[in-house]
Amino acid sequence: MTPMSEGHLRAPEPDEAKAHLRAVIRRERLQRSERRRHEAAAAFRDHVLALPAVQAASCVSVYASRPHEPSTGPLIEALHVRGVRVLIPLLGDGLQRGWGVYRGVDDLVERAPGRPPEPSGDFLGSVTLAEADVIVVPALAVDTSGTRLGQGGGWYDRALVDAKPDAPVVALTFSGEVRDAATDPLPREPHDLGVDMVITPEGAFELGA
Ligand SMILES: Nc1nc2c(c(=O)[nH]1)N(C=O)[C@@H](CNc1ccc(C(=O)N[C@@H](CCC(=O)O)C(=O)O)cc1)CN2
Ligand SMILES: Nc1ncnc2c1ncn2[C@@H]1O[C@H](COP(=O)(O)OP(=O)(O)OP(=O)(O)O)[C@@H](O)[C@H]1O
Repeated sequence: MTPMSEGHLRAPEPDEAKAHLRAVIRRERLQRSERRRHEAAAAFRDHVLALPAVQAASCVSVYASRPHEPSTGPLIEALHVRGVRVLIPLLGDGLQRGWGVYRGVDDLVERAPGRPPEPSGDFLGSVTLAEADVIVVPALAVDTSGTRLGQGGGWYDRALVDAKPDAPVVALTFSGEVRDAATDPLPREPHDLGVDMVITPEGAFELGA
């Protein structure tokens, strides 16, 4: 056997490394109790609402969380009560990217098992994201350089192309999911778009250079 042969010792490709990390983090997320997820949801709400960019915003895009993701229900409702227009991802045929306007908690419905909840109103096209002053995205992990690990569909990497250039992109993660880019960088591929900030239950942290 030579070291250069069939390479079972080679470094994993970024997509393989991502798949492994996703499996580990999803498993960890399943351990978190309902009570802790509930407490985290209130903290996410409070930290996001305190951001100056959010205080000045008239339109904010927020994902509608699935059960083990950082919970956005209280945040979405609080923005709505403030009179902020909230844009929520809508998946069209073939996971086509679009947006719906939040109209109240009863209007957010899971259309199929495992799918994120969606509002019932009109399907607004992908360019609608340009109306958002702040964009809150899901992440399984981020690193301090702003690299984001998502669910692996590439949905947000494609959607964010339509964002207003100066709209901050804010990821929500649990506390142990922020990594030091100097010692523990996330795998990054050329299409990966960075995020500007991460909110954990502990607070808000600026990312990037
Ligand atoms: N809450 C939330 N919304 C989001 C994202 C996300 O990560 N979280 N996305 C981030 O990119 C985009 C789309 N994400 C999707 C997530 C799952 C499926 C999906 O097809 N799920 C499977 C069930 C999987 C399961 O059981 O866990 C299915 O419907 O068959 C599609 C899109 C936009 N909206
Ligand atoms: N802008 C893009 N154009 C073409 N393909 C892309 C683009 N962004 C991502 N993809 C493809 O989508 C797949 C998943 O990408 P990636 O692993 O970066 O997803 P993710 O950012 O973790 O997921 P998500 O944004 O859905 O949470 C990859 O196969 C990638 O090649």
